Amino acid sequence: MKVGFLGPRGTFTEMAARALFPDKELIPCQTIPLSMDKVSTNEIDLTVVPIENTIEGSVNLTLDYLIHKQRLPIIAGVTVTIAQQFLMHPIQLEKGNVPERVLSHPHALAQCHDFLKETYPDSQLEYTNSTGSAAEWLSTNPEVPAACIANELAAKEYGLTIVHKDIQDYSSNRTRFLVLGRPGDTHQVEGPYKISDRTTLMITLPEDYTGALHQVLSAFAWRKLNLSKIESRPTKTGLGNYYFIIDIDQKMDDILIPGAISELEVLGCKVELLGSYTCYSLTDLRVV
Ligand SMILES: O=C(O)C(=O)C[C@]1(C(=O)O)C=C[C@@H](O)C=C1
Repeated sequence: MKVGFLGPRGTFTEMAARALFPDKELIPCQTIPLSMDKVSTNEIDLTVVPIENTIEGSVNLTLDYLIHKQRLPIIAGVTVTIAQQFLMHPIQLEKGNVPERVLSHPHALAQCHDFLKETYPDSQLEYTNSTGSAAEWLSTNPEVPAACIANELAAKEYGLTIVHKDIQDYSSNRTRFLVLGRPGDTHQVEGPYKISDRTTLMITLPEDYTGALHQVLSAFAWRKLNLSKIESRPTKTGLGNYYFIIDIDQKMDDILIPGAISELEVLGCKVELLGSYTCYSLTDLRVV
């Protein structure tokens, strides 16, 4: 079985993929959308994508591509502790150079905003496709006075030195990743520590009428279905038009969730199931 991840080697997505699939072939993909396309064209069987971060919120690229372009079923989730490191090439350190540029994934730069403002206020921030690709770039450009933000795995992989350790602005920094597969395929995913079950629904309201969202939420509330996340994303059809992505804290059952879906459909909502799956964590702390 081949499992895709946002590459190159040394990304947080690779850490998530390794935790869930320690003995499978892991395939680095250049971007998140490309990894999803490769599942649908059968080049790989599953892909692991970031979906939500405690500091930065939803990963909109993943969510929007999943909704609009590549509707792959969610088959598992995994939460990873994110510890960001400030890395430089040993040659730059020997020369005693101060980094003029700091490269990383936009989420990683945002997670270290306070640190960068206080420690390197004059450095230019540059976005890369992933933290791993920033580290890879640094390793192949040792003559450039630059630094990157990435994890310890990337420091080892690309021979870089950790200059500042654990620089994220909040120590509770975590990212939740999803495993996406192909419709109809059944893959058993087992993670290190199980933390919860989830069902993710995408709901389109019939039109913008008073109390519409309240009616949607009450279909879950009176059935005592606990919701762990509500997210709205633009339908991209006009200003003010949004989908709601709702995570219910349990797997699909025979009565309660189907009952809520039927009630919403009677109200004129369109309800689509994005997945019903188990969420894992890399640590035995109950982090969600
Ligand atoms: O760049 C990486 O290492 C990734 O795996 C991507 C990503 C993200 O999309 O948010 C994942 C976890 C961290 O929050 C930072 C970056």
